[in-house]
Order: sequence, then C-alpha cells, then structure tokens
Amino acid sequence: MPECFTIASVMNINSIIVTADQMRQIEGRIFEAGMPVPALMEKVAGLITRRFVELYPLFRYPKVGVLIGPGHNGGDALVMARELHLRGHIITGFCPFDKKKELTDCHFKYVQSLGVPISREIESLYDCDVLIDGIFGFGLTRELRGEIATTFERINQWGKPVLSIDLPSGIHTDTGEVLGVAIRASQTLCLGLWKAACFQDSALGHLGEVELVEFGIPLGDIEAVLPHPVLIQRMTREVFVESLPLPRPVVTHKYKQGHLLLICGSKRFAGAALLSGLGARASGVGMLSIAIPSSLKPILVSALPEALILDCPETETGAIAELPNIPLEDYSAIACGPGLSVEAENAVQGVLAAQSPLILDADGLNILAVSHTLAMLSQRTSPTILTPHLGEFKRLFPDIAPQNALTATQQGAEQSGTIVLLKGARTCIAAPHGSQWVISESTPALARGGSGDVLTGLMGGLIAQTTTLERPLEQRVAGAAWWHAQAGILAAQERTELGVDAFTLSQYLGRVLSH
Ligand SMILES: NC(=O)C1=CN([C@@H]2O[C@H](COP(=O)(O)OP(=O)(O)OC[C@H]3O[C@@H](n4cnc5c(N)ncnc54)[C@H](OP(=O)(O)O)[C@@H]3O)[C@@H](O)[C@H]2O)[C@@H](O)CC1
Ligand SMILES: Nc1ncnc2c1ncn2[C@@H]1O[C@H](COP(=O)(O)OP(=O)(O)O)[C@@H](O)[C@H]1O
Ligand SMILES: [K+]
Repeated sequence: MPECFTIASVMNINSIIVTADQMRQIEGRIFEAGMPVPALMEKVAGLITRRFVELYPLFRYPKVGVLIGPGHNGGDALVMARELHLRGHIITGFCPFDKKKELTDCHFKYVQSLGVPISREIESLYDCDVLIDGIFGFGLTRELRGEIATTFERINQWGKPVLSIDLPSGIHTDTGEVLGVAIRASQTLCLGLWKAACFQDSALGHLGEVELVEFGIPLGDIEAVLPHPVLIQRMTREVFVESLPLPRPVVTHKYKQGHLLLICGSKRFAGAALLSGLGARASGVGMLSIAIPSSLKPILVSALPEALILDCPETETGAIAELPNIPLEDYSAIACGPGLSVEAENAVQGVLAAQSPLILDADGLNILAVSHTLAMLSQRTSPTILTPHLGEFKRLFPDIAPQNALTATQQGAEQSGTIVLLKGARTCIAAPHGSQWVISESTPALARGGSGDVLTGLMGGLIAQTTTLERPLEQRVAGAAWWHAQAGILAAQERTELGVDAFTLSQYLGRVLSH
C-alpha cells in the first residue's frame, strides 16, 4: 500500500483541490444534513462582500456593475448587490436571463424592490468603476455562444477591474479551459475549496489575483467525498518545510548528507551543466559529483570547486560518449539530462540500470522518447522522476491529451510508472498511485532558458538527502518545484520580471529558506 495522505493528516483546507462534481457532492451533503441553502448563500456572499469592500473601497469605486447569472453564482452576486447598495455604493445590475433558479429569483426581486436598476443591456454598466462577475460559477457546463459570448467580449474590451465570484464566468471548473469566451477577471474569489481550474495554465490569463474564501466546510464532508488516496494538493510553505532535510543531525559527515550524481552538459550546452550544478549546490547536498564531457572540466571546476568532476569520453561533437566505469549504487540520487544533447544516448541508457532514485530531464527525456524506452522505466527497482515541459511531455506521451495538466500528469505517471512533473506557468506533479501536487504560485520571470536546469539540480540535491520526517518522494519533488518558483518570485520582486536570469535564480534559492 503506497503511503498516502488522509484529509485529517492534511488538515489544511487551503491545500485541497476539488472538481466541480466533488464540490457539488460536498455541498449536497451540507444541505442534506440540514443547512438551509439560503443561509449558506447569505454566509458566503457576506464573506465575499467583506472582501470586496477591502479591495474596492466606496470612495474610490462608488459605481459597481453586477453581472447576474441564472444559478446560485447569480444569487451570490445579488446578495452582494443588496449589501453594497445598503452600504452606499451605486449599483447597476445586468441580467439577460429570463429563467433563474428559485432562490436567485427571490433575491432578484428583492434587489429590484430596493430600487436597484437591473438591465438587459450591458452598455448600462459602461460607466461603472468595477464589475462583479456572478454569471456562472462551477455550474457552467456548455460552450458559450451568441449574445452572451458577445457580451463577455464587450466586457473584456472595457478593461475595467472585475471581481469574479468563484471563477471567471466561461472557465471550465476542472480543466480551466475557456468555454468559447470567458470573463477576464482582475480578482477571483474562489469559494470554499480550491477548484482545479485555478491552477491550470489555460485559465491563468483570466483569473487575475486568486484567493480562497473559506466558509467553514466540515472536514467530515470533504473526507466523505474525496477519494482515497487520490488527493490533489497545493504545495504550501508549511508542507515544503516538512520535506526539507532539516535539522541536520549534529553528528554527521558529508557522505551521510546525500551524494548526488549529475550527468549533464555537452560542448554546445555547457551552461546547462553549470546551472544544474548551482541548483544542486543550493540544496545543501553533502557531496556533488558531476559527469560531463571531459573538455568542460576546466569551466566546471572553476565555477563549482566543491564538486567532484567525472570527465567522460566525448563524441566528435562534444557530447558524453559513455559514462566512465563508476559504481552507480554509490549515489543516493542521480539527475541526468540538462544540456546532454541527443547524442548522449549511451549515458542515458547506462544510467537506467542504477539502483538509486533517478531524475530524467531535458535531453534525458528526448532520448527516452526517440529510443522508445519509456516502458522500461516501470521495471526500475528505484523511483524515476520525469520533469518535462509541455513539448517534452508531448514527445514522451503522444497518446495523452495535454490540455488538462492535472489529468495529463496523472495519466503519464500511470502509463510510465514514474513520478511526472509537468513544467509550466503552474507546475503539476503526479505519482503513479494517484497522489498529486500543484505549484500554485510562480512568475513568468522564470520563462527563460536555463531555469529548468536549476530545478533539476536542486531537486536532485534534495532527493539525495534523507529527511527527518520521511515523506513520499512526490512531496519532495513538489517541494523542490515550490522552492524554485518562490526563488523566482522573490528575485522578480527585487529585480522585476526581466531581472531573473537562471544564474540569478540559483542565487535566490538560499534566500527563500531564510525569508
Ligand atoms: N448553493 C449555495 O448556497 C452555494 C453556492 N455557491 C455558489 O453557487 C455557484 C454554483 O451555483 P449553480 O450550481 O447554480 O451554478 P452556476 O455556476 O450559478 O450556473 C448554473 C446555471 O447556469 C446555467 N448554464 C450553464 N451553462 C450555461 C450556458 N452555456 N448558457 C447559459 N446558461 C448556462 C445553468 O442552466 P442549465 O444548465 O440548468 O440550463 C444553471 O442555471 C457557485 O459557483 C457559487 O458561486 C457557493 O457560494 C457555495 C454556496
Ligand atoms: N510563464 C511561466 N510562469 C511560471 N513559471 C514558468 C513559466 N514559464 C516557465 N516557467 C518555469 O521555468 C522553468 C523552465 O524550464 P525548462 O522549460 O525546462 O527550461 P530550460 O530547459 O531552458 O532550463 C520551469 O520550471 C517552468 O515551470
Ligand atoms: K463567476
């Protein structure tokens, strides 16, 4: 039985992610147990109204446009409209739907009775300072076309601040896909539990700033609905800290603090070896060995004097021709791939037999894809971790639809029997037995050549070290990705998004721990 999390062991609602169907089931249990639907709507809408007035104070945003849908997302919006009206905001509603859910219709009539105008013409909201998007939440199932699609396009053209309730209308709750057209929010208040869309690259351009507004969902209801051990979690600082090899034992020595073997670099991509070495250095690993083509030795020695350099025979174009005869079992982890070039096939095939955890990245993955050796990975006696970006993922798993990163990584992990980390604006990690993680915060500053090489070294160094609290390997993989993203965020805060080259990124890794 693989080690897994129970909800109780996670104990942090902020790290749980659900699909629309799971959310519906959880709500269903709450209502069945006796909580009145109108009471929950009042509670939730009260919480988001409170957050709205913090974000958009009356003196700066007096005129508020409220977009009202036919379901309970529209109901939430109407309760907000009522409360904001009573607090002195000037409200204009927009609702093009004749048919509404009963509770939504009650609120609609009451809000109208207060003298709040509700129009069918979107242009009536043109002079509003901010919009509240309550058209669709997790109940949206169909593509948007026709008049509503044109309306969304018009709203997006205005470029006004928009606060979306639960999700930007038009975004698919599970896949994050835009269902034809979607509202481009500046702020999304996700209700109760994180929806999967909040972490999908396809939705990111529409979500704006995202936060979770908790409204007190009993853990028992979550536990009853979410399958075990399948659980998608957000990596958080608290969980990350658990996966660090800290505190170090007082009495120890370098070989007890992990020995990482990096296999990387070629004449053409020498920098990749340096960058992964710098990532490994930041991990605190006890010993670092780097196998590189022999002509790169002088550069590596001067940049990483602490590393043991294993110089390998080279091909004519300066790639590793083969690994020297080294006892692979001596290493507590191996990371192979950055900058290798596709000529280093012997090195990659050679390392598959190693009995230590193995990370394959970059050309390590490309070689796997062309040599069709993916199937061999499930026969390895130690865990394998694949860290593709989307292009590498498609080459490795041509049969898997990559649109939904959460599903795609899960399928990739099952198919290959490996831990798969799919890099992107939001990175996803899946293990073969169903456990999944997402890195929910990052920065486009990382979209630069070499930042993935830093991650490979960092992850290798972390995995090579044993931790005080033994956690599943995928948690440590996700911990490395979280650390990497946070270093990017910190560096971008200080140097702007243009100032985070891969070398600089490696220098910010240490600062994440002390921040
Ligand atoms: N219950 C509570 O108290 C709580 C509720 N909460 C709130 O409720 C929200 C979920 O409410 P919901 O289930 O009513 O779904 P919602 O997203 O409003 O939309 C469904 C409506 O849209 C319609 N529709 C769908 N597709 C369409 C299309 N293409 N074009 C046109 N219409 C389309 C669909 O019609 P139908 O498909 O039935 O024809 C249905 O009428 C959730 O996101 C959160 O804000 C939370 O605060 C927690 C407490
Ligand atoms: N738009 C983005 N937002 C956040 N992170 C990003 C973005 N684009 C790329 N990244 C991150 O940057 C890294 C790039 O890795 P990779 O594509 O392997 O680069 P390289 O091979 O050049 O080192 C990954 O960790 C990825 O998640
Ligand atoms: K919405």
